[in-house]
Amino acid sequence: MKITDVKAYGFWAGFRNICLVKVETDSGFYGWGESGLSGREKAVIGAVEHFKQFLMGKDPRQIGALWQEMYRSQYFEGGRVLAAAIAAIDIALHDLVAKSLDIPVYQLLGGKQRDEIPLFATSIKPMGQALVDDLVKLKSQGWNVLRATTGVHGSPDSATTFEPRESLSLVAKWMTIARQELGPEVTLGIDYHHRLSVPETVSFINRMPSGTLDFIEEPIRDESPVAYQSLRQMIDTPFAIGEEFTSKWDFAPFVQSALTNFGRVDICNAGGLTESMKIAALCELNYIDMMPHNPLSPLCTAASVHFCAAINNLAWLEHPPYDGSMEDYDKYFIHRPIVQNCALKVNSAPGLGVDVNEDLIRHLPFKYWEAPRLYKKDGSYTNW
Ligand SMILES: O=C(O)[C@@H](O)[C@@H](O)[C@H](O)[C@H](O)CO
Repeated sequence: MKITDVKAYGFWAGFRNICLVKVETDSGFYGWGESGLSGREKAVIGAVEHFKQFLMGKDPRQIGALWQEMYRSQYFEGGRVLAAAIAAIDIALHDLVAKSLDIPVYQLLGGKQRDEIPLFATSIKPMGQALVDDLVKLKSQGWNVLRATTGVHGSPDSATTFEPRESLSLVAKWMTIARQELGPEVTLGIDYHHRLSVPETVSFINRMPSGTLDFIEEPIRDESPVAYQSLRQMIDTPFAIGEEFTSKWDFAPFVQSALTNFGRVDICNAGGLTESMKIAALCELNYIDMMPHNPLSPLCTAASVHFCAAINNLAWLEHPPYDGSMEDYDKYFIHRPIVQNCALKVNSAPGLGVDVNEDLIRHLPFKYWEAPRLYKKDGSYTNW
């Protein structure tokens, strides 16, 4: 079997561009993968074009060897753009090889360890009673792992003011009320989307009774394990870190010193299934459970389900953002995973179990999109 084409598509679908890669072969088998570098899809599409030059004619079954060649061939190894391009190709290779063997992708990863994947749900309501009501409603629907956000989402078209320190007492107040209303059984966390500094995070946690939060996701930016080390010495809330990491090397300092307690790997950014399986193994060393990031299309969700099925150290997968409301997704994706009873069933159809309507998506326009911008009151830039 030989690779005969590697195509990349970027198209606007509701609230972000979706970046998909299709790998075709002379045997007629093909596979689909997705990249997660939202907002910089053109860079990923360019990288896929480079990789195509040497992937043509190669045997797609040599997934591990092709991964090494993609990662190391340009001397300037790795990085966010290349890892995201490799991720999409690697997932597509798994899809096509599994289809050629008439087996589900999880079988290529060592088989499944569970039949369904537990999910966590997110409320994006702003801080206030509406957030608490929404979390209570989710609990009544059966969700027992819940995540809040700061509730300030901003818009890519206009600058939004965000004062990290001013957010602390407000967020702490409403998370405390949420915990009181939800009771002790529910797992409750917050994604602070790396908007705080180390001392701001300490103040935030200290303003809540102990036991309010089961995890805090990315309170600060994640380039510096030293900053996390200093935070760990001052607070004891478990950390969920890793959605921005692109490799096992990014994860390593956070795993080796047990600086993260949940591994938020994004398989569409961190080099695909090949690299993510290694990251999960690395996390297993220190009994860290995976909590994969899953904010993209049904392709990412399907691949994440196979990953979550095959690893032992799983906490929960992120609830897909498109569920229910995105009718267009039924046109673009055939047999997309559907959430049932707060979980996703592991699909045993060959490959990823999801197909793409290529005739339709090839005509969908790409839209330049920028992530929202947040500024402090003094006009200086702060993290979204
Ligand atoms: O946890 C999450 O899903 C978020 O952090 C993401 O939606 C994130 O904001 C986006 O992927 C950035 O493009």
